[in-house]
Amino acid sequence: MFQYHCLNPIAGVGLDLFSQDYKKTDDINQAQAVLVRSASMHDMELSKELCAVARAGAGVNNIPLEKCAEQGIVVFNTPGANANGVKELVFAGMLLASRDITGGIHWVQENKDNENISKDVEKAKKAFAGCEISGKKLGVLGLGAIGVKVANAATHLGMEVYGYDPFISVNAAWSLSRNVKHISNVEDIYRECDYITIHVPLLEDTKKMLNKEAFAQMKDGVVVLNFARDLLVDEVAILDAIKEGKVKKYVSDFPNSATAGKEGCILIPHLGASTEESEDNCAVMAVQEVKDFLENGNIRNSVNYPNCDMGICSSAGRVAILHKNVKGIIGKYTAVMADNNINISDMTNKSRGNYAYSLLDIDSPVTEVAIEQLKKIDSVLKIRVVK
Ligand SMILES: NC(=O)c1ccc[n+]([C@@H]2O[C@H](COP(=O)([O-])OP(=O)(O)OC[C@H]3O[C@@H](n4cnc5c(N)ncnc54)[C@H](O)[C@@H]3O)[C@@H](O)[C@H]2O)c1
Ligand SMILES: O=C(O)CC[C@@H](O)C(=O)O
Repeated sequence: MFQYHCLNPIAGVGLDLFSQDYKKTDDINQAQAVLVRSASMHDMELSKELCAVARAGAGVNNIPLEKCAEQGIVVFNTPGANANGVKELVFAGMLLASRDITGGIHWVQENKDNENISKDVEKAKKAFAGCEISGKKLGVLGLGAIGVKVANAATHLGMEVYGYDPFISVNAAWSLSRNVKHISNVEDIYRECDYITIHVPLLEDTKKMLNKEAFAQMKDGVVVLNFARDLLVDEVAILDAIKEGKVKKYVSDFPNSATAGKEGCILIPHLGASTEESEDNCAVMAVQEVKDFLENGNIRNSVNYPNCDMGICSSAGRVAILHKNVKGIIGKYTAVMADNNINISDMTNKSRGNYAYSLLDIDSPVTEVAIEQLKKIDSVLKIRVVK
């Protein structure tokens, strides 16, 4: 029996995939798996029971990835599962920045008791007029699951699209419309574009990626959209850029005390992935990843351990070893198996940075003695008897 704990509400269509072998627990310390959306896990104690954390979403800046890796806890996310939800809201943001739709809606609300409202709108509406996005230049920073969808859709709306991603994946490159101009120098985007939208992960080296120097190079009246994370933008610098008329609007899905209520900011309460479809997709993918890991030892879409797939075990047993990526360790655990007269029929070892993962299929059930010996090997972080 496995236990899982949800730190945020996770869509039922995902949780329903857990069989009778799983129980939901309110006590995180009992859980082998944690499902999370945006709750911060940075200050949490991680129990020895915990094997997997699944982020039902893309961004993992709320999870201590290194601390988890060090404790042999595999962290998963759900790449692309909410990308369409975010893409659609980016276009809503672009339109809100281009035409004063919210101002117009407020006007109607304020004039709801005016008997002549249908006539007066024709006089009032000029205060809320704007511009179209067709024919304008859009710069997309980060061409991953969301960036590619935004870039491609923008070409269909008549925008001239510039895309920048020095680390673009082969899959993303295949999915990108050939009408998107590939930009290798981000400054070309700053100089040329009327709208700039950022879709990169929040990492140490992307923090404040849009800063004073970046804004200084942008066109006057540029619209900046941030549906990725607030700290990607230097908010002091963007508020100055708004005051100077450099930035016309800052549309962000991440309001905070620096930006809330500030002139020129259009702020949405982190609604990018808050659609039925995105929540369902993320929950389903997260639960499938957790189940495949707990039941078969397979790792798919991890952000701190290598991916590894040996399918469903057809041997007598399967042992999973999470360890540091160091020389000579494979020899040590194969020696333990040999000493205990256990034959390894199949095995995989994969590494990712400082961490590695081994799956061993064995011809007879692993013994307590062998497990204890494996645990004592230096650089082994966690052992799981999968079968
Ligand atoms: N508003 C929301 O609700 C919401 C929903 C999903 C994701 N997000 C945020 O959006 C981010 C992107 O999501 P995604 O699903 O597209 O992720 P993704 O991993 O598919 O794509 C991120 C892309 O950014 C690129 N990148 C990394 N560093 C870069 C840099 N310095 N310059 C340019 N490109 C760089 C990567 O190569 C990758 O292609 C997430 O990390 C998350 O923070 C927000
Ligand atoms: O879970 C959410 O609502 C937001 C998810 C989003 O920020 C993400 O990074 O995937």
